[in-house]
This record gives sequence, structure tokens and C-alpha cells, in this order.
Amino acid sequence: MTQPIFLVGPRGCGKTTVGLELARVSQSQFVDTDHWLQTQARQTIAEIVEKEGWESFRARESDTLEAVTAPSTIIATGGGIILAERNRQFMREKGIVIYLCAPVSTLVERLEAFPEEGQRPTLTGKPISEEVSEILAERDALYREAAHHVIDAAQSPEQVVNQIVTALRLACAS
Ligand SMILES: Nc1ncnc2c1ncn2[C@@H]1O[C@H](COP(=O)(O)OP(=O)(O)OP(=O)(O)O)[C@@H](O)[C@H]1O
Ligand SMILES: O=C(O)C1=C[C@@H](O)[C@@H](O)[C@H](O)C1
Ligand SMILES: [Mg+2]
Repeated sequence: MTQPIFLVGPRGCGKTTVGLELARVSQSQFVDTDHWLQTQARQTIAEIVEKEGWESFRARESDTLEAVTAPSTIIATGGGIILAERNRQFMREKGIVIYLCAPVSTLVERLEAFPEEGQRPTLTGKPISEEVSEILAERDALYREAAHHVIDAAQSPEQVVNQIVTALRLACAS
């Protein structure tokens, strides 16, 4: 399969972790929009947001999505990529979109263990569990709208990868 694969979902659902493993087993390229953008800008997301605001970050993120999209590539996206209709449409048209879906408790547990504040500045100013719950409630429908497949991301990275491989094989066969 040469179409790009886009992994979408909230912070901590495992897009980067699972994407790296999926690229390894499928012998594909891997790119992470958050990492790519921060390398190009030579700034963290927290710095960009502090200096330029969220709107500017979102514009950079949409440009990044288009710049990194290529055949045989697994693309781990930022948690808010689905906010722009342009991005949802672009991903659905150009490749296969996979929503890594996990409950709030799992996301909070992972984010508390690995906060990575430079990449994940607060979105609401609220405590982490409140923020995750509020943001997921706002975005779940958008992740589903963008996705061709919804995968249970509460399992181990290897199990999540296996589910994705199975979903893609089944989709190919049908
Ligand atoms: N399936 C998993 N099982 C257990 N731990 C996981 C799993 N997936 C990710 N993690 C852990 O949770 C943390 C967050 O994962 P990751 O950075 O991959 O999420 P993300 O979806 O890329 O988040 P962001 O949107 O902020 O980039 C990581 O430190 C990782 O070790
Ligand atoms: O959920 C979000 O809106 C974000 C998630 C991260 O991946 C980064 O893209 C950024 O911190 C915004
Ligand atoms: Mg990530």
C-alpha cells in the first residue's frame, strides 16, 4: 500500500509511538508533524504559541501537513490537526486516516507520566484531567468524521499496530 497513512487523535493517544512502530513493521517512512514543524521553526510549540498565538501555530500546522504528505509514509499528526476542515478533507482525499481512540483516563495517565510541556502547552489553562475531558468532548466527532478506521488505542503499541495492519488488510481485500 503506497497511500500515506495519517494517524489522528488527542494528545497521548499514541500517534507518535504507534506511528514509529507501524513504519518499522510496514517498512514505510515516518514523519511527525509536531516534530517536523518544531525542527523547521527551531522553536518549540510552546514558544510559537507564546510569541504568535494558537492561530499562527494552526496555520503552520496545516502547511506542515501538506509539506510532509508523501507516498509510503506514516504521518503522526498533532492532536488539533482535525480542527481545520481543510486538513480533514486533505487527509481523507490523499490517504487513509486512522483515529487512535482512547478513554480520558488512559490519556490523562500517559500525559501525566510524559507531559512534554514544550510540545503540549495548555489548551484551556485547566487541570489536565479537566482539559483532556473537555477537549475530547469537543473533538471526538471531528476525529470520527476524518477517519476511515477507528482503532482502540488503549492497548499496548504492538497490539494497536496489529489492529491497524488488520484493518488495512481488510480494507484492501474489500
Ligand atoms: N499504546 C500505548 N501504551 C502505553 N503507553 C503508550 C502507548 N502509546 C503511547 N504511550 C505513551 O504515552 C505517551 C504519549 O504518547 P505519544 O507521544 O505517542 O502520543 P501522541 O498521540 O503522539 O501525542 P501528541 O498529540 O501530543 O503528539 C508516550 O510517552 C508513550 O510512551
Ligand atoms: O491537541 C492539540 O491541540 C495539540 C496537540 C499537540 O500534538 C500539538 O500539535 C499542539 O500542542 C496542539
Ligand atoms: Mg505526537
